[in-house]
Amino acid sequence: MPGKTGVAPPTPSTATDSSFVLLFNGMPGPALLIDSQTQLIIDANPAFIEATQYERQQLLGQPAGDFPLWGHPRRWRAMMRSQQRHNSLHDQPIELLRRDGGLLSYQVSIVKLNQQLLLCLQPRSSSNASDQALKDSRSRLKMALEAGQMGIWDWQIATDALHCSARSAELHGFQSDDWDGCASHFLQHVVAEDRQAIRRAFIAICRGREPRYRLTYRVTVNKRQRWLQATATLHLNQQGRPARMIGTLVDITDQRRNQNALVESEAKFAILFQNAPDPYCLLHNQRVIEVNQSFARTFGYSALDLIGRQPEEIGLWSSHSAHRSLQQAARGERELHGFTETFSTNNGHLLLCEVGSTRIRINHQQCVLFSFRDITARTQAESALRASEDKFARAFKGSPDSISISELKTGRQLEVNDGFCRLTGYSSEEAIGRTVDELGIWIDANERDDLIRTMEEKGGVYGREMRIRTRHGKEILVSISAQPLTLDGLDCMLLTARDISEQKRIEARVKHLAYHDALTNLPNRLLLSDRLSQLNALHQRHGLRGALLFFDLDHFKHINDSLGHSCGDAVLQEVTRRLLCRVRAEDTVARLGGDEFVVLLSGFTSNGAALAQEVERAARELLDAISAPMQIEGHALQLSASIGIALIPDHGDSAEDLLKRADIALYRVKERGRDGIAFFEQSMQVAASERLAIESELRRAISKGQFCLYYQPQFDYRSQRIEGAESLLRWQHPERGLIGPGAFIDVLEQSTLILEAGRQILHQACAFIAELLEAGLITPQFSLSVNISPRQFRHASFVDDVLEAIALHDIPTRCLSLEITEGIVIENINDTIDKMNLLRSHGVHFAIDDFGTGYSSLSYLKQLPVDLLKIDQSFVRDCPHNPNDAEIIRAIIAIATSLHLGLIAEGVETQEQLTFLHQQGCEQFQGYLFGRPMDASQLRSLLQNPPDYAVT
Ligand SMILES: Nc1nc2c(ncn2[C@@H]2O[C@@H]3COP(=O)(O)O[C@H]4[C@@H](O)[C@H](n5cnc6c(=O)[nH]c(N)nc65)O[C@@H]4COP(=O)(O)O[C@H]3[C@H]2O)c(=O)[nH]1
Repeated sequence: MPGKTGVAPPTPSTATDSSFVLLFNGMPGPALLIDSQTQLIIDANPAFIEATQYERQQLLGQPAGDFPLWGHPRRWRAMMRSQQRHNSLHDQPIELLRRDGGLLSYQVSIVKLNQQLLLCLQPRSSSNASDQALKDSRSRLKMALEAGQMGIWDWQIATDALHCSARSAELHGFQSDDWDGCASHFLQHVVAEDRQAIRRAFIAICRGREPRYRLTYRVTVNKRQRWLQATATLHLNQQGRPARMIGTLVDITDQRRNQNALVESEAKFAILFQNAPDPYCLLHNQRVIEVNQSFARTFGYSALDLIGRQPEEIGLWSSHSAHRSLQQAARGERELHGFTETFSTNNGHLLLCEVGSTRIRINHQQCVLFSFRDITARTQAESALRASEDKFARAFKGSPDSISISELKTGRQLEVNDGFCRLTGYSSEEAIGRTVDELGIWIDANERDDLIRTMEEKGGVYGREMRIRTRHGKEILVSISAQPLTLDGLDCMLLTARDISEQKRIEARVKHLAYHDALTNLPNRLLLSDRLSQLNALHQRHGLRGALLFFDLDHFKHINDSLGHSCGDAVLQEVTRRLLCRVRAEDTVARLGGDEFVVLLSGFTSNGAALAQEVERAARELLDAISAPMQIEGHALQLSASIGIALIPDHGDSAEDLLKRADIALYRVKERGRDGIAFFEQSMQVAASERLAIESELRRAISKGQFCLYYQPQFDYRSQRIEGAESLLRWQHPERGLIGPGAFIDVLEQSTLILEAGRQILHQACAFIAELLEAGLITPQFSLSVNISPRQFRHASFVDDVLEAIALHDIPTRCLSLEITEGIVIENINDTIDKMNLLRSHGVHFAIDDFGTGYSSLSYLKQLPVDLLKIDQSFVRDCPHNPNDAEIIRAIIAIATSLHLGLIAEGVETQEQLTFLHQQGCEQFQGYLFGRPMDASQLRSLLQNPPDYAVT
């Protein structure tokens, strides 16, 4: 066929092109294919084999000129040279030399096919014989062509007459058998654009540019497009002009499709391979021929490290138990699917991969494609998910709270835990599958909708309080949390509920306790403040007044200490009851702690003196109520109380101010001997401020060590010597000089400062004893007495403090004598005796100071481990002249004698006093007569050079 497409005809590098092979082998005459450069034989067709009687294998690769094939090798060479000049030769006579030496005459035509030459031989014979032979040969050719579904065509260029075989005609969409007509008509079904290409190819072949012609074009027959491939050889006339073209036609539609698909799929494969997210590795002969980028990245190799090497050499799977399977796959003996194994990367990381292998043909080579999928993270995530699901399941099952999962839309319960069953009373069988409406758990169905709305808006609901109804109709207050959940694509709600009835009750109780006193259930200081604020607002609006009464039960501590705490508590409850009975509903009775009560009276319309009178009357009524006899736990008791009063708003409006002022007034009542009332006055504030100022100065004095001890000698008449001394506290004030204890001892005692000061005093006294002993100024019989304050004595660490001071200064314990007052003893006799006994067991002596001024009860004195009584100086002062004092002294001396106690008289200033006391039986004396309180150095000198007292 004339013409040519833009596509270069495929070159049969070997005779493998299917259509060419068919034609070549089916040709009736001998044909030979040789290399145009080397003239080596590429192929010989069966007719050639038959004619020459050589085996095909004997011919292939042999030099066509030198192999004994030609009767006249010289003519062969000339013919080849001519062919090179003209590109093709036609109908040249040639003798073919058979293997057995016989000569066969042929005409040869030589056609150049790119790098090859096709030699077609036709026997030379007589014309009849040759016509018959031609006929036979044509019919054989036709059969061969038809067997190959191939058509032939013959085109007379000059006349445009075209003869086509039936197959050619059919391929071009004509029905008849053989087809005769003009070529342009025959091409009518060719796609227009390809018709142009056929024309251009024809021009090229006629101009000698293309000796052989092969082109592919499309015809549209019955709306179906087919691909046809035409081959042709140009025949020249005597003048060497193009005269005729003979060729074949074959339908290559399927082949083309496959080719396209193959090209397409190979291109696709390459793209896919390189860009695949999973690692791919291509093996041929068990060696890596390609890896993709993902493989290099995942396993940490470059492609160059891998290509040409075996996976074992790289160490990719050499250490595996699954080694055999992977090798078999690499050899292509089996394919892997979903095979899971751990692989080591270049830097030693282990990756869990899912491996697949498949046999694949690429570029006619059998390869094995390995694909890897790193499932390390996925596996970890899966196991984490499993663990978390497991945890969820366990939490769900084991939670003490109620947990349920319900379908969001319908409220149908999908899952409930034991906590749900406990809370609601429904069994899981009863609950699952039923809607919340059917169960009737929600008291208000709208609440569920509201919960869902909030959950959707905020992503969850936490700690919402609501009431639910149990199976038995009981309503419970619960705290609910809700979260959205998707189960198998279904929108659900995970609901946690906790019964908070008990918690609420406790909260209310805690709240109540925060504002109330646990023992009496009265408002505490906090609620009192609150009430006071409300009261103030009310008073201001209505121009009213009020009063804050600060109560302190007198000597309540004695009740607690002597009758026990339960009795003390009962007394406080009784006092509460009595106060509540006496006040109006709008008044407040509060307890601040201990024995301190506050009564808040409100709604007075009077002011000035009239108000004070009204308040005083109310206060006295309350005092009377308290002082009425009471029977507690079998004890008949009668209390008294002290009341400090602050008026509202005259003395302040805040709880803090009013309490402070009422407390100042209360202090005044106590100063006056308790059991009374006092209104706050500004002058009290001044005194209280002074007290505060002294307190802070004393605090400073303690920290700066401004306290020192003076010592007053104690004279023993029998030995006529100083046998002891009393230590007396002094404050070495930086500005005011030396200050005696009378100015500050009460303030120290009332604050806790006495505790620290007391410890310092004990240490100073013990240190002084040690010093005097060391200096040989005293013997272990010498006694130094130290005053102990009640608060100090009561403190839990008192005994330890004393023993610590003794141990620290390493003094004989009997050198230390502790002076306590009758007041200490009476406060809590049992505690006093215990402490005294303990210290006494270590050798510490005790003296009762100011004896005779207090209770002076023989009954308690008998129980006390006391060594010495000190006759108070108030009796000594006038004893020679005042018969009462003289009598008291005689009584004290009698008590001491009968109880075998030591006796010392203090405040002895005159010889007369001394004589009297001695006559009565007193042997020890302390007073100005023997020496005033003196500092340590003075006492040292006194002991060094004792004066001759010459007392008689
Ligand atoms: N008019 C007169 N007075 C004499 C005479 N002989 C001694 N005095 C004074 O009488 C007081 C005796 O001490 P007290 O009865 O224990 O009474 C003491 C004692 O209760 C307390 N006190 C002194 N030192 C301490 C101490 O270290 N601790 C404690 N808790 N209280 C102490 O202070 C009170 C007063 O002590 P001081 O002012 O030192 O007063 C001392 C002393 O200076 C005398 O012949 N005539």
